Amino acid sequence: MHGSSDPTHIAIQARNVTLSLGQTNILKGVDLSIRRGESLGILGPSGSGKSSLMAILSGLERASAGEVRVADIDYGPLDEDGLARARRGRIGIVLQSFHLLPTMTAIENVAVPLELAGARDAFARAAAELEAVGLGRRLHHYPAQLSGGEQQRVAIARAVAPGPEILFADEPTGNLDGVTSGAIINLIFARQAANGATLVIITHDPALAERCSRIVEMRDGLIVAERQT
Ligand SMILES: Nc1ncnc2c1ncn2[C@@H]1O[C@H](COP(=O)(O)OP(=O)(O)OP(=O)(O)O)[C@@H](O)[C@H]1O
Repeated sequence: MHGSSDPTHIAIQARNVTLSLGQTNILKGVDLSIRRGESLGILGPSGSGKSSLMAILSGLERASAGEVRVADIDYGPLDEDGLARARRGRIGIVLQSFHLLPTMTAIENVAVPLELAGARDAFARAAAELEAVGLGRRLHHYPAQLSGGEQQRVAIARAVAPGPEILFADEPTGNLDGVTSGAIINLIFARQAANGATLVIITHDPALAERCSRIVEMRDGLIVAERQT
């Protein structure tokens, strides 16, 4: 086999993925194959299922049915602990609501997952990551003492710090002004290039979507269109 059909070139493979909560069918049979090193933008109206798909592909939530393989791991047989182990150090996730730990400072939020992934110099690396997102002067602030955009940048630093194989980001520039957003986009893509990482980004930001190598569009629980940029 060769090219994109070679399984060793595939970072993420979803086949006929469905998600139903009660009577509601949120995802209705999504097929998606993402190559290693690819950057994929996911577009679509509010409620079309973008965040739900990302939750399943990133291992935060289990599909109701269908097949999900990510970074050579079949999510099918894994329970929640198994999914958490599969994610650790290999998959970075930036969620819309940041999910920073409120009792930890910015630097602790970035350093603790690095320590869990086995890094020895976790605090020095965390400081460098926060510096890179422009938060060198906010290392010891708690999330509640930071603006929404600053919290978002901490979440981005935390996700990219372990050098994940795959980075998932839900509206990573949603709370940032144009200048900061441009800098963060550059940082994310520079990291991708340096690590050969795969990026999956939900965005309404045209500048960010155009930076991705491929864009898929969701509507009503399905992927309805795709194009190379
Ligand atoms: N826990 C839940 N219980 C019930 N319905 C849910 C749940 N989570 C999501 N949904 C529904 O699933 C649909 C898809 O939601 P999802 O958040 O995936 O959409 P989205 O495309 O990411 O939207 P947005 O752009 O507004 O973030 C929505 O109609 C939402 O109300």
